Amino acid sequence: MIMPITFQGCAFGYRRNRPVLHDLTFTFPTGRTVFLGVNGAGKSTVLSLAATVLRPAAGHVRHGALRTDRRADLRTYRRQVAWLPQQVSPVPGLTVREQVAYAGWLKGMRQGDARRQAPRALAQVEMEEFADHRTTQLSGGQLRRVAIAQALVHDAEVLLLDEPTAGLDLRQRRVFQDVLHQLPPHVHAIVSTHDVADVETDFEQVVVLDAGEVLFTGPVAGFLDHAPAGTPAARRAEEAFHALTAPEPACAS
Ligand SMILES: Nc1ncnc2c1ncn2[C@@H]1O[C@H](COP(=O)(O)OP(=O)(O)OP(=O)(O)O)[C@@H](O)[C@H]1O
Repeated sequence: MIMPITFQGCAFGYRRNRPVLHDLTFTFPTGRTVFLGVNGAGKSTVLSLAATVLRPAAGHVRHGALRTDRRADLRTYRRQVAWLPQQVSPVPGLTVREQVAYAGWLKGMRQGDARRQAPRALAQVEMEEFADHRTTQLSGGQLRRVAIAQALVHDAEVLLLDEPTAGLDLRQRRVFQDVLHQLPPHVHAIVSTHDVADVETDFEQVVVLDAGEVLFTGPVAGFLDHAPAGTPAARRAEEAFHALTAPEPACAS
C-alpha cells in the first residue's frame, strides 16, 4: 500500500512575524505529482519540511504512521523519504561514485550496500562514465544528475525533487522523464518545477501552492480544466496555472 505524505497543522517562518506557512493541513496525492507555484509560493519550504531539513514551529509531517516530530520515527522516516535540494553542492575530495554512496550511507544504508547501489543509481541518470571524476569538476547540469542519483540510491518510497530539471539540457530532461516513468509502483515522486510543458505526459497529479496555501490538488485533467475554453492544447497547462494563480482584480471603489 502506498503511503502519502501528510502535513498536519504545519506552521513555519524563516523570520519572526513573517510566516511562510500558517496552518497547513494537506495530503499530497500519491503517484507522480507535479508541484507548482510562483516564485516564493513556499514550494521549497514545503519540500524541506517534508525532508526534515527544516522543522515546523507547529504541527508535523507524516509518512504513513511515521511522524517527523517523533524522535523514534525519524531514522526510518528519513530512509523512506529522499530529497533533492534546489541547491546542489559537490563534496570536496569525493568522486561521483563516492558522493552517491555517501548519500546512501547518510540515509542509513550499510556502507557496502551503498557502494554497491551507487553505480545502479548513476546508470539511471547516465552518469556511469563520470563515476571516477571528482564532483567538484562537474558542470552544474552534471552535478544535478549526481544529486538525482543521490535521491535514487537508497530506494526511498517518496522522492521529493526540488526543480530537478533546472539546468539540464534537452537530452538529460528526457533521461529524467524516463527515470520518473520507470519508478516502481510503490514509489511516488513530488516534483517542484516552473516548467509546465510536460505536465500532461509526465505526471498524474498536480498540486498548486500560493502564499503557503494549496490552491489546487487533483488529477492532471482537473487541473487542465481551469484553462479558458478554446485554449490550444499546447498552452492548456500554462493557462490553467495562470487562471489558478492570477491575483483577483482589485474592486473599483
Ligand atoms: N533561507 C531563507 N531565509 C529567509 N527567507 C526565506 C529563506 N528561504 C525562503 N525564504 C522566503 O520564504 C518564502 C518561500 O520561499 P520558497 O523558497 O519556499 O518558495 P518557492 O515556491 O520554492 O520559490 P521558487 O520557485 O522561487 O524556488 C519566500 O518569501 C522566500 O523569500
